[in-house]
Amino acid sequence: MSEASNRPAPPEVDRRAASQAAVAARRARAAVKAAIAARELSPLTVLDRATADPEGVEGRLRVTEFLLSVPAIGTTKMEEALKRLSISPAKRLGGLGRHQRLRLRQFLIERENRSERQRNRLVVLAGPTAVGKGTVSTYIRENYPDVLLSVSATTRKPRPGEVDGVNYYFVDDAEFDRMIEGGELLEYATVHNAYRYGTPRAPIEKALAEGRSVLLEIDLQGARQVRRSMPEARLIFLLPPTWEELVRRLIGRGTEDQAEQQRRLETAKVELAAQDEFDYRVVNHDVATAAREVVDLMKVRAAPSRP
Ligand SMILES: Nc1ncnc2c1ncn2[C@@H]1O[C@H](COP(=O)(O)OP(=O)(O)OP(=O)(O)O)[C@@H](O)[C@H]1O
Ligand SMILES: Nc1nc2c(ncn2[C@@H]2O[C@H](COP(=O)(O)O)[C@@H](O)[C@H]2O)c(=O)[nH]1
Repeated sequence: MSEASNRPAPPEVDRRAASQAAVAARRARAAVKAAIAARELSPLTVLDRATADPEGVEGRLRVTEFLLSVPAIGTTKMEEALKRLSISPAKRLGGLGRHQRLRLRQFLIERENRSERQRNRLVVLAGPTAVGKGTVSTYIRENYPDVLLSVSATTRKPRPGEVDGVNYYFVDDAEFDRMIEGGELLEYATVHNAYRYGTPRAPIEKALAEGRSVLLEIDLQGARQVRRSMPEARLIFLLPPTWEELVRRLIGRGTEDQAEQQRRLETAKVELAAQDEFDYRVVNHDVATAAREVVDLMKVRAAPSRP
């Protein structure tokens, strides 16, 4: 018989206290992992805490669960990383050797630098007709100067008040064809079965190279094309508070005749059904709030408030 089984069972209160402590420790570790996943806590801070206190909450985290809580690290990446860093999956953060810890640290720093460079630079704002994409985008252009609002080319005619080069580049079909053939468009589509719209590539590439954030206000087909060609882009779907409000906004805008309104509402149903393809959804109850939510997702600074 083993020595352990000879020992008298611990009193009931001790067992209960031990099990309560285990539950509390598990909860504390889960909270740390959730904070890393929500980007509220840097993985580097967690690693530093584990080093300072190997028996503390962070030190007791298994290296596998730690890595899996880092955004964009899944099982495959985690396993590859551990192999590359020569760290056993059985290890806890507090039990890493000095060299293992330094290698893990370097790995996390490189990841952070990489995601910093790529962070939320290209953002697509899509949504059904008349939800307020144009209104919200204009608000962002006027209040958040760090964001470049892409100006699309279109074959539709200008509405009263629209300015060439500001709202759109208004071009004819031949010019639009030329832009496609010249590879000048990042994406393009025929929208509402009517006119063609496309995003000029050059200004976007220039802005991204300069480290500026870029906002594209385009339709669902265009959003899908951007997702394919630039998977790092963040896709936001703007929603109306209700379907009735969407219809009210479309009719209230008064820029389309009844047939065109009908056509746009048909497209709207298709677009609403695709909202789950997007990374985020923002409800446009109020323009300033919706704009702030969009820029929060881009992480850019606001313009200094005007006197
Ligand atoms: N939060 C809001 N509350 C009330 N009205 C709004 C709001 N946002 C936009 N609107 C109004 O709704 C109408 C449609 O807005 P807008 O033209 O910006 O829509 P859109 O999504 O760009 O449409 P489309 O895709 O057809 O170009 C406009 O009259 C605008 O003033
Ligand atoms: N795929 C693209 N869609 C675009 C682009 N620019 C605008 N749009 C979308 O077209 C509709 C209609 O716009 P409107 O100004 O005629 O009301 C709207 O949904 C826009 O988002 C583009 O470059 N590519």
